[in-house]
Amino acid sequence: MTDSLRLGVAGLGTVGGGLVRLLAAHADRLALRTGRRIEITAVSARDPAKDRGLGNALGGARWYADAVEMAADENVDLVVELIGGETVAKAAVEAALSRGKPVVTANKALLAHHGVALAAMAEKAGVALNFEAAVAGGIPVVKALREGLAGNRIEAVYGILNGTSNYILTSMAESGASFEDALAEAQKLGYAEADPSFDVDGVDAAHKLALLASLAFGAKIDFDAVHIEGIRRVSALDIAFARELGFRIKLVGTARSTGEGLDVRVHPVMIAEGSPLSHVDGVFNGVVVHGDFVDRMMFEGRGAGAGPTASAVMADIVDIALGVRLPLFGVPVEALSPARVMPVTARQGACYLRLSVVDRPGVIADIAAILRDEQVSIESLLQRGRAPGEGVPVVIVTHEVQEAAMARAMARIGALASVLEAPTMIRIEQIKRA
Ligand SMILES: NC(=O)C1=CN([C@@H]2O[C@H](COP(=O)(O)OP(=O)(O)OC[C@H]3O[C@@H](n4cnc5c(N)ncnc54)[C@H](O)[C@@H]3O)[C@@H](O)[C@H]2O)C=CC1
Ligand SMILES: N[C@@H](CC=O)C(=O)O
Ligand code: NA
Repeated sequence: MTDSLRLGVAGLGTVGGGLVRLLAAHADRLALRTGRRIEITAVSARDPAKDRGLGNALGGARWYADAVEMAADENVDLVVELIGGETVAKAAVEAALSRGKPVVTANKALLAHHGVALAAMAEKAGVALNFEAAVAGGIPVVKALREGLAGNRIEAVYGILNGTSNYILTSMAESGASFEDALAEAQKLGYAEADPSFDVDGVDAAHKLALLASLAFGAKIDFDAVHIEGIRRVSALDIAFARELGFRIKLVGTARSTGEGLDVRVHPVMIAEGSPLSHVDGVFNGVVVHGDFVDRMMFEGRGAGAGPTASAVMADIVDIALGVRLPLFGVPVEALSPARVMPVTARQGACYLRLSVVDRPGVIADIAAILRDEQVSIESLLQRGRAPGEGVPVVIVTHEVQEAAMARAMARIGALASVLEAPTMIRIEQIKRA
């Protein structure tokens, strides 16, 4: 063994705690692999007195209330940022990079908004800024895109990228849990973001998707141009209808290269039962990549939680211990191209539409007339129950339709007096077997 690699760990919550435990369990194995003793010499978190159940694992690590000060400690060679958010975390990462120290972070929010600027800082300093844990938790998908698939032109990357929302959708479908109970359970298990609206509103998946798109296409992604919808409007009724129609509902992020720009969007989708992502359940994530030479491949694994995330953080630390340094997005910052993110209105595809309508003659004819006017062709229509004068659900599955036409039809249908709630629309996507 030649030397040690001294870590400063900022943030000792779910992921930070997982990292401390992993290092305690595998320090010898990691030393053999890297030829260096990886040790934690400094930590920063809010409450020094809190019992985190880490026993003596932190040994004599120096405690800092301020993560920026910790980054400046001369006994810290590498800063591991596991705080989250874009304020203190950003300052700590910048403090490390500006002192020529490499950084490992799990913070997708930070990188989706400031990744290009931070990558430029890391390049200037000649150090690594690694983020495997930020995308799809334990799945080594950043490494796959940056290294394993480097010989390909990537055509598309898509998948289930948020463990919390997948856990909620699976619990609602499998055990009939309510949205609220399933979310509370995901929080208890350490899967959710500090602000869980990031999970359920699709923002966290979009952060990860933007990073995947930058890696896959060597492009700068304007995060604000990404279409984002979450799972709040997916009801137990939609899940039941989906099952009846042979579909599963998943929150999917898609990034596809087209002749007109990049199609980058996050929203719930209905996918056929038995198709590759349909059985990626619970906290698991699934990522499908299409490369021009490798063809399709799919990665699956736990997308959140202490152990899987710590596993990804440690993989990044090992790379740094071994002297591996690659540009954040696979190519140097100056080679990143500006990308046109296409509006979701450019989509063309089938849709599921659920309406709550007054049960009286002529209502379906009014709806069908609007769909006809807007050139939306119906593949099938289901009406359930009989409740004259009251609301009953009607489900329409369309053939391929222009998204803009669908939006116009929904606005007109929603305005009918006989339609009692805003229509629910879920896009139907075909996901081919890898
Ligand atoms: N929980 C998970 O499964 C995953 C989380 N991540 C990311 O990892 C990061 C950390 O997430 P969690 O561990 O879940 O969060 P957490 O909320 O469990 O832990 C955050 C830690 O940061 C500390 N902290 C807060 N403000 C601080 C400050 N000003 N200075 C120093 N420490 C401060 C807190 O005391 C806490 O120890 C986030 O960026 C998150 O998005 C990424 C992948 C999976
Ligand atoms: N909140 C995130 C954590 C991992 O990135 C998720 O649920 O996927
Ligand atoms: Na990962």
